[in-house]
Amino acid sequence: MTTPRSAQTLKRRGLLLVLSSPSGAGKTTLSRALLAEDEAITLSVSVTTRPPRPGEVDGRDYHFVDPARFDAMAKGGELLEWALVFGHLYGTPRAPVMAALKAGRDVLFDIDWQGTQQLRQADAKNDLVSIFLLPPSMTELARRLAGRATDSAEVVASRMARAKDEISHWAEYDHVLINDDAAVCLADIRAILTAARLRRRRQEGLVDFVRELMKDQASPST
Ligand SMILES: Nc1nc2c(ncn2[C@@H]2O[C@H](COP(=O)(O)OP(=O)(O)O)[C@@H](O)[C@H]2O)c(=O)[nH]1
Ligand SMILES: Nc1ncnc2c1ncn2[C@@H]1O[C@H](COP(=O)(O)OP(=O)(O)O)[C@@H](O)[C@H]1O
Repeated sequence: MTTPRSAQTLKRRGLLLVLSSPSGAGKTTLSRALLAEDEAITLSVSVTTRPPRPGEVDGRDYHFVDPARFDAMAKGGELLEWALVFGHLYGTPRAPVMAALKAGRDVLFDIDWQGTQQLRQADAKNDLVSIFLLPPSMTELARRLAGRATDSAEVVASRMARAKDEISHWAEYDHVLINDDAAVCLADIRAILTAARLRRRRQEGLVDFVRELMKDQASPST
């Protein structure tokens, strides 16, 4: 059986999909679900000076580095953006992102509002699609942070204290979703991604397709 032709199967430029939210609203959960079902998108694995949480794997969840290494990467221009969040440094390694985009793949970023602002200034700004996730309520956010059970009560409290600051940046994003039911939210993210992929200016393969279409002599089979 052959795959039916659709604009989705044509050659196109990769895009940058950013997910931001207050800590605990569900970025990691939704990112993992999206990555598991969509082979055309790659996660940008950040470097951080934060210690690993139980269950986190170096190179999969983050590249865990010490402050000296982080500093060297930032000074050496190896980071596309970086920021200080909750007292730790976080940054996006430049090379893997550039390689993925060049190969026509999309890249998913789980980064905060400071990093998103920096990406808006970068060369790839025209290929940036940003989504902000809101929790259904602050009570539910606190419940999710506590329920994750990977952080101390002190860390949970400091993340709750920062939540309203992060939320205050919601209007800077292209799309804003409420992550109440994760399945509904994931479907919305997929819809945004599909629409962004189908934008005409991203469809490099369309020019050739339309040229061939115009040359085609219709031969109706009766
Ligand atoms: N600017 C920037 N922020 C990042 C990066 N990686 C992670 N973050 C953000 O740092 C914050 C803390 O992340 P993390 O420690 O994993 O906690 P979590 O959001 O509670 O899971 C979140 O808002 C992340 O989106 C990065 O490379 N750059
Ligand atoms: N829609 C949802 N409904 C209920 N619990 C959720 C939902 N989305 C995420 N969670 C749970 O909330 C906690 C925090 O989610 P996580 O994805 O780690 O958030 P973030 O990466 O934004 O800090 C996790 O225990 C996760 O299983």
